[in-house]
Amino acid sequence: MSSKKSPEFKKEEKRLKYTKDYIQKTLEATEIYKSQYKENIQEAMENLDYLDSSQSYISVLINTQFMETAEKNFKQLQRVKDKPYFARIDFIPQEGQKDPVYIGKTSLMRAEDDVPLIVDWRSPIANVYYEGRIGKTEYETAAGEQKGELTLKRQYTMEEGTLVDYMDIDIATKDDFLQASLEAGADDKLKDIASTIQGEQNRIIRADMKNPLIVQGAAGSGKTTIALHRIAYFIYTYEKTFDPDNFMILAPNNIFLDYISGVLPELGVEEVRQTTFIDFMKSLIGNKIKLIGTGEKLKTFLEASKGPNASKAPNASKEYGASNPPNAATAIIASEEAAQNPEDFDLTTGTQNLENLKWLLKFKGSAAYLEALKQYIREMEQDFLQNLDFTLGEHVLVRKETIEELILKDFNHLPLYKRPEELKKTLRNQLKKKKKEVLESIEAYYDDRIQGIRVKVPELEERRQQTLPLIGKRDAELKALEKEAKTLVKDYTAGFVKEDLYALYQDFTTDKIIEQKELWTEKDRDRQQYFKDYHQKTLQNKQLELEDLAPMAYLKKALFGFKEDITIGNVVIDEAQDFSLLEVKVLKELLKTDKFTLLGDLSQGIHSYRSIDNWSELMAEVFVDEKPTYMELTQSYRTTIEIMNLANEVIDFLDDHGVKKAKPVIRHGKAPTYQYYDDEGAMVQDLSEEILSLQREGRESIAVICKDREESLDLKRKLPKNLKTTVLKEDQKTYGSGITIVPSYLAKGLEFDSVIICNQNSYYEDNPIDIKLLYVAITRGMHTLSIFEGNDSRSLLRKIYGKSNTKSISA
Ligand SMILES: Nc1ncnc2c1ncn2[C@@H]1O[C@H](COP(=O)(O)OP(=O)(O)OP(=O)(O)O)[C@@H](O)[C@H]1O
Repeated sequence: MSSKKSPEFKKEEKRLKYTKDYIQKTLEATEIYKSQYKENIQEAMENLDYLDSSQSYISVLINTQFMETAEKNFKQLQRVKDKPYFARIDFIPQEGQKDPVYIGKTSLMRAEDDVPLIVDWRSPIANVYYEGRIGKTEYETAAGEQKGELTLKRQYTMEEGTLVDYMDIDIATKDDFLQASLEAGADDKLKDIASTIQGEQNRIIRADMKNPLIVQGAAGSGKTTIALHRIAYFIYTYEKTFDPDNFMILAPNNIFLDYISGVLPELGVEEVRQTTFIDFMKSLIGNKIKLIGTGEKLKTFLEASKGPNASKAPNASKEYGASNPPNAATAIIASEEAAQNPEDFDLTTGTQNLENLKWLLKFKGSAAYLEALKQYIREMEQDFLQNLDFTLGEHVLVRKETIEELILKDFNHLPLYKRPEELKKTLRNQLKKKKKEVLESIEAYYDDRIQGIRVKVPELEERRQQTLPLIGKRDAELKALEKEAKTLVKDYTAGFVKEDLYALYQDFTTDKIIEQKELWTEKDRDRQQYFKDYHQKTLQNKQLELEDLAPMAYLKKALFGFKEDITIGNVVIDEAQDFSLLEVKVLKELLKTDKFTLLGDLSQGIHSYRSIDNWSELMAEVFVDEKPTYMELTQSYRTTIEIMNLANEVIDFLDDHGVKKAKPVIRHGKAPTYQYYDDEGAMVQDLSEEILSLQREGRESIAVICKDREESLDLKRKLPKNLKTTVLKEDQKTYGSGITIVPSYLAKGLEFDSVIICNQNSYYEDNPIDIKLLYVAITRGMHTLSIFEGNDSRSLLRKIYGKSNTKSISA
């Protein structure tokens, strides 16, 4: 803590005042410029009709550009005017003198002498703030390495434009700024962390864009946050080469998009495209597609993973009359019944079917599946050919081999169904060139014969008798050819038959892939049949599943092409562990870019039955030639040590999956509490009281995480109405603060002040999916965690907490 009376504090106050005044002056000046540009544009528009229009047009363009820049600067300065900078470094270059560098969220140059008053956190010298320690250090610039000495690193606390405090950091100082920032409550939106970015995070934000970057980061390690900062960094650093709309963030769902929506404007980059994988694929394939069962698979596996007593467990949905989803026990019965009644056969239940389903989903996400699709497309290209010469009458104008070469090789860069259009041009040219020759040759042929008759037949009438039919034949033939020529190209190219996209994909999945011998072994007979039956069922009525989206988009591109060119050159994927290899590969091939930043956590891979379960496979199969950079984040910033310890105990139940455990930042809090109940009513009563007590403590965002949606809805019904709870839905676009009941699989990525885990009838058991779901649930809370559950020995938490029915685990 600095003394407010010290001369240094006064100096800092003076500096802050000076900067703020300068910002104010700049804002005022910008307002004037803005209205000037506006007037210029108006004037030029008025003149557009009668003065030299090109000059007016140029004036409109230039002034619009000026206007946009002024607008952008204005917005940025407005945003920072109460906190123009958050840190200062004093760096003495080897050759040169010490100049304090004030680091903020934007830069500001004093116009009179070009002295930087604020330096942007993304600038090269700001790297010293994030990485450098007091003493000798260096940083990279476009001109090379700058060596020097860092003599001061200072952080400021400001409130409403007033300097409250500053703190100098030396090697030994713990990061109080970070602590303070982590103590703050969870908003319903993610915040920027420019002032407290840590070294390991900084290296990811600034990692080279040339190679794909894969980040394995523990829960709460800042993956989402630094993904957004990385984009802001690139847009700033490569301002001239990259437009913000060249970037695309792929997030898991719309709730998540809403959650991150606040950060980019805060960082001064608004125009970045943010979407979900599903929406992006829909936009490519055509929005009319019917997507079925996105959450169903996880539910199927969750149900199937329930322990042997599952069917005996009290079931809330029974009590409330909701339909009771099948568990493993009922699934087996279902498959036995299905054997007698094949009509009702459900391809997602039954032990054997579940094994097959797991295999099928993994296969549909594999590079092998994409190869099979490519093979199908190659076969289609062959079938597309007509095997016919392009002829006028009997005259070959273009040989079929040449047409084949054109379609398969020369026009290979075009979607298959667009190639006939291109071929038309060649055929038209050839027709134009050769029609005359053909007609002349016919004329010559008949002329020869007529001439021969003239020579051979002396008698006039006889000669006329013989030549007239020939002339008639010649004229008729010429006329017929002229007529044929008129539609020749159109008729030929009409022979290239275009099929319906869905019909083709159905043909591929239910037929042609089965015929690809190299894919299957003798042992795969059952799987072949399963694959075929599965798709006959799922693809009915033009329906698709999540796993079909990327293959469909690929097929669409290969055959029809997309409506618009895609200009995205840089892709950032959050929660990348939920993607399949095929999906990343398809994105890479469709977007024709290898500039990918993939961030994920294998410990949270709740969809690993279909998705990436190790990063090395991704690197070896998708980024074969691109030398991807792999980085890890193990420090977790979100939760307290006590909560993270419990999460780590849970993840220990997984067989080693090659991921380092999260290390919490030193921040203590209350130990998580655990209690189990025989009486459901008493549990709900205690849970309501816990919510009220958290509210009294001032916890603004509280999540009650239930394992699935049924339990969430059931709990909402049981909780008192005055608590005003909402149940989070997958297709929800926004989510606010308050009490949110969250099905565990939707909790990924989100964070709350306090989390209550409630298991009435569905428990997290000792199997990989449940372990990961529980890990996700535990790691959502920043400050407190309380667990309420029924009395069931299958519960993994029961195993951890032992027999006593109330306990808290401390650090
Ligand atoms: N350097 C930092 N300074 C301050 N807060 C940070 C820092 N890094 C991360 N945080 C905070 O930690 C929390 C977790 O960050 P974030 O959600 O980005 O992590 P994540 O790795 O994506 O988490 P998960 O995988 O569990 O969803 C956020 O509240 C974020 O603001």
